[in-house]
Formats: sequence, C-alpha cells, structure tokens
Amino acid sequence: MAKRILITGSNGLLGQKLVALLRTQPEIEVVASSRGANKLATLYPDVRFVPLDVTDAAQVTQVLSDVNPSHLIHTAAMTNVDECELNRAACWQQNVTAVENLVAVCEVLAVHLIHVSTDFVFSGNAGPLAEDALPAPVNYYGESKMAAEQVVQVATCPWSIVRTVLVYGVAHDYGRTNIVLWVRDSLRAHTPIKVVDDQLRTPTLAEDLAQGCWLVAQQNATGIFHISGDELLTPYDMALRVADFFGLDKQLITKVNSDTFTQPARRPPRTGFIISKARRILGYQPHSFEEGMRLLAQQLGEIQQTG
Ligand SMILES: NC(=O)C1=CN([C@@H]2O[C@H](COP(=O)(O)OP(=O)(O)OC[C@H]3O[C@@H](n4cnc5c(N)ncnc54)[C@H](OP(=O)(O)O)[C@@H]3O)[C@@H](O)[C@H]2O)C=CC1
Ligand SMILES: Cc1cn([C@H]2C[C@H](O)[C@@H](COP(=O)(O)OP(=O)(O)O[C@H]3O[C@@H](C)C(=O)[C@@H](O)[C@H]3O)O2)c(=O)[nH]c1=O
Repeated sequence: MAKRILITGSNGLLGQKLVALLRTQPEIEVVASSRGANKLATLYPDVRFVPLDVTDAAQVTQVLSDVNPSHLIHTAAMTNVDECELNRAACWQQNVTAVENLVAVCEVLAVHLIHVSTDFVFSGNAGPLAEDALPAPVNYYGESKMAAEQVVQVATCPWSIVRTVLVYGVAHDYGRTNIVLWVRDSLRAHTPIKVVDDQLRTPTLAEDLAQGCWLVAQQNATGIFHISGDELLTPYDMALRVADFFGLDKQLITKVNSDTFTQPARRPPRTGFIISKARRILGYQPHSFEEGMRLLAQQLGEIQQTG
C-alpha cells in the first residue's frame, strides 16, 4: 500500500534530512510541517508543506484530518537542553503536551506514529545501552522525553520510538550547531576550546537517523529502536578526529571534566547505544564517524564528491 508520511519539525536538522530522503522514494508521498515558515520552500518546491504547531490541539486535529497520513514521524521538540531546564513549562508543552495531542488524533485515524526520542532518558551510569535499559533521566529535557515515551507506549495506534544520540550534520538556514561544526568552526577561528573526556556517546550522522526512521516506516516496524552511530567516543575523542579530518590545530583543544562546566542542566555521563536490534530487524547500517565527516564536508562544498 502507498504511504503518505507527515513529518513534524521539518525545519529542524532531522526534519530536513527526512524531507530530503523521503521525497526521493517513489512509493511514498511526503508532507512536511513545522511551526515556523517553510525553510525548504526554495530547495524542495515539489514538497507539500503545511504549517503546524504541535502544541495546538485543534491545529493538530485539523492538519492530520486534512493530510490523512498513513505514518507520522514526529521530530519536533524543544531540543536546547539548558533552555528546557530553565523554562520547564515551555519544555513540557513542546515535548509532552504535543505528543498527547498527536497520539489522540493518531488513535482516531489509525496513523502509525514514529516518535523520536533520546539517550537523555537514561541516567548515563551504564552505557552503551540497549532498548530494554531502564530510563532514569538526570535533567528536565530527559524527564520530558521520558514522559512523552510513556504517552506513546500506551497509545492504541501502531507506534514506534526511535531513540538517538548526539546528532551531527548540516542543514539549510539553521541556527543550532553540533559537535562537528562547533569544533571545526572554533579551531578554524583559532579559538581554544575545552572538551570533556568523561562523557561517552555514539554520535549519529543526521542522514543515518533519517534512514533509520524511514526503515521503521517502510517496514511498519513497531516498538523501540536505538538508532545511532556505532563508535563509542568521548567528545574529546570526537574533537581530535574533527581536527585531524579538517587539518586543524589540535593544540587548541584542552581536555576537561564535565564538572568544570556550569551548565544549567546535568548531562548523563555514559550513554551511547547498542544498535544490534536495528541492524538485525531493520537492516540499519550507520556510517562511521569518519564517513559522516566526509559527507558533511562534501555538503559544505569543501571536498569533492567521491563515487
Ligand atoms: N539533535 C540531537 O543531538 C538529538 C536530538 N534528539 C531528538 O531528535 C528530534 C529531532 O531533533 P533535531 O532535528 O536535532 O531538532 P531541531 O532542534 O533541529 O529541530 C526541532 C524542530 O522542531 C520544531 N518545533 C519546535 N517546537 C515546535 C512546535 N511546537 N510545533 C512544531 N514544530 C516545532 C522547530 O521548528 P521551527 O524551526 O519551525 O520552529 C525545530 O526546527 C527531537 O525529538 C530531539 O529530541 C535526540 C537525541 C539527540
Ligand atoms: C559546549 C561544549 C560541549 N561539549 C561537549 C559536551 C557534550 O557531550 C557535547 C555536546 O554538547 P551540547 O551542550 O551542545 O549538547 P547536549 O545538549 O549535551 O546534546 C544533547 O542534545 C539533546 C537534544 C539530546 O537529545 C542529546 O542526545 C544530546 O546529544 O559536547 C564540550 O566538551 N565543551 C563545550 O564547551
């Protein structure tokens, strides 16, 4: 059966990669939605866009009824972890109330809901983690994402939860940075940076995450899937690799502990994912960190496309 896939948060990093991937799939129709004006209008004029603020229950009902999707990939969220700690009401609205709104309509219309979640639902005491590890968030963003997962898990429509870790990539007309771009840009500007070596993550190329979500939709797979890269690295390791890859000065990078930072939100120390379930069931195969940086550099026009 043909699929019509509605994406929330299509202006975001994952949302943009999903639109780029899905518009090239012959057997599906993609409909993009986001809260702000469509950032992809000139890039992909062929893709239908509908404005949608997911915190507005009436709008959610109207848009889902109009679009009548077979699948909904919910990427929209408040993703600034420190901002979530400081502005808890807004965080709850965007990360939990929004999911309640979506679930209510997905249940009525029997839409397959694919909800994107995070390694920050875990305490970070025992990474890398499999899907059945017990959530125990250490910050408010993580609490809100765990509460959203709980809403999804009792939904009566088909549902999947795709959890991911520290996503990197380039997007169009996009303000938020990520570890690869931040390190590259800082070193290029000869700005010294302090990078932690007491956190562990499996950094995720945004294209891989989009592919993971698409595999879930394509196969109508339900349940929880861990979708990330497969290299367990500290941010300090990542910074050194970025410096090597872009030929930048490693002397500018200082290794530090997380407790030297005074961020409003605590970060879980050891996360990272075991992705064997996604490999086995979905056929998911992530790029290496090196390959991810290569793709990013190609997209930035810094190196030629190969093969
Ligand atoms: N980035 C990361 O490292 C990680 C992300 N995740 C999860 O992955 C998902 C996607 O993240 P990512 O793409 O990086 O996020 P971004 O911050 O890049 O994008 C999120 C988008 O959500 C949209 N949005 C926010 N609030 C609303 C709203 N009320 N209604 C409609 N749209 C809204 C915004 O759209 P607009 O611009 O139109 O306002 C924004 O562009 C999120 O659920 C996040 O929790 C999980 C782990 C790691
Ligand atoms: C700003 C900064 C970050 N870092 C490290 C810590 C951290 O692991 C990594 C990224 O830091 P940030 O504060 O930008 O990102 P952070 O908010 O920790 O990223 C998170 O985003 C949300 C949305 C998620 O769901 C998580 O998976 C997670 O990756 O870089 C440093 O070492 N030094 C620094 O000065």
